[in-house]
Amino acid sequence: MITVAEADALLSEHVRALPAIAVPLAEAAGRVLREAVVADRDVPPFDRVTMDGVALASADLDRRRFRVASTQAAGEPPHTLSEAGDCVEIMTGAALAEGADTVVRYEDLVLEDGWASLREGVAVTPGQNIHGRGDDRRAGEPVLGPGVRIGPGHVTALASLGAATVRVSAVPRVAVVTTGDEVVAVAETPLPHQIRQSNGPALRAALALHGVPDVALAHAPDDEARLRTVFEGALRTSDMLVLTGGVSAGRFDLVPGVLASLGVREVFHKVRQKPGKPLWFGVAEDGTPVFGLPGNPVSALVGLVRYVVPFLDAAAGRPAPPRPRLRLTALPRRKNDFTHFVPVRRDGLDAHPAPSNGSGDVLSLVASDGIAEVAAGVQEPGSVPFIPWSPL
Ligand SMILES: Nc1nc2c(c(=O)[nH]1)N[C@H]1C(S)=C(S)[C@@H](COP(=O)(O)OP(=O)(O)OC[C@H]3O[C@@H](n4cnc5c(N)ncnc54)[C@H](O)[C@@H]3O)O[C@H]1N2
Ligand code: MOO
Repeated sequence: MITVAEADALLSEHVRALPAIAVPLAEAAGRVLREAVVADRDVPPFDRVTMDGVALASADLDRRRFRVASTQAAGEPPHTLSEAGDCVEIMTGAALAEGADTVVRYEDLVLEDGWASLREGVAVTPGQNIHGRGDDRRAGEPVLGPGVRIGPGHVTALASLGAATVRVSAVPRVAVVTTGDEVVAVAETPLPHQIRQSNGPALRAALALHGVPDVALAHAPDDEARLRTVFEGALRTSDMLVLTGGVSAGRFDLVPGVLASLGVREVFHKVRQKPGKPLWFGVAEDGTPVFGLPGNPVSALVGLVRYVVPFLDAAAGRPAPPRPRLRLTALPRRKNDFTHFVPVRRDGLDAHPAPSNGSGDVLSLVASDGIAEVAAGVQEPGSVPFIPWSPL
């Protein structure tokens, strides 16, 4: 049985970069950027007025009363101060009037009969209330690099720089196939000895939150022929397969054998970890990766966030995000030579183990925000990496 670190290393050998494609900016959120983006012009592109008020020349500040020569809205070409002692009434977002070098906001003025007077005690400094041209970036300077997962803040920058289309990683076609005779669809009424499907919906939800919105879901009973048909179809139409169940020692744990019969080569089976020891990984003849996650719902979700998500990130060209370290407040009972993934409730910098009756306790997950990774041999509670169920 291999260690968690060995599993990580084997997985990284089988990552294939996803193609980069161009998408409209409106479809870019949540995707991984694959290009460097530079400022197409100075940002801001002009000396931008930041307060509604009047623009004037600080050289004229020996006086406190200015003639309002014109009114300039945002979006107009800059007006010009032609006479000493003039000011331009000007709005936030306007390009500073020519000849002006400072802006006094309305609150510091009395505006009357075409004149603006500074209120008693108001001091004006040159350059105030102006966001200078190029203060944020000069034309040609870098703004974003490849590997960023695009969020609303990145869209603000991309839109400002005129990136109507952006190069991003293609989203892989992922098929999730759950297995098991005892499992019925969520909307069905289970017989007393049956359970409802939860791995399919849970893995689809986790993948959607991690940048793969349209996962194909299928289910197959523990029957070689049926498993084979469903796996074969999924392999034909997907870039990655995530299977659950049927990978441990039971008489009806048929998944590894069926995959082998389809030419999917086993890379590893079983990792020194709890939960999720029976984790299986292999690659099809065309290189398609196949994860066989254990069927227990906690093990399946742990396997997804701990192994499948980083694998997808690497394929998309996104560096592994740093894992925050939290203080695990108690250490559950464990096998010492195994890595333990402990579902925890995050509370500031603390992680409290969620009460659980094991990896089949489907309802325990509601009391956790993610998992703490406790390395083999750890003796005391303390600082451990935290992996959230949903991206932070
Ligand atoms: N003799 C041994 N038995 C088991 C071992 C072992 O090493 N030796 N490993 C145990 C561990 S650890 C786990 S985890 C499970 C994993 O088994 P499988 O991957 O073969 O999964 P199944 O047996 O098919 O199912 C396990 C459990 O999960 C439920 N399940 C399965 N699919 C779903 C689904 N889609 N939605 C909800 N729940 C699901 C299933 O009903 C079982 O209760 O094996 C141990 N046994
Ligand atoms: O993965 Mo198994 O959950 O250790 O029971």
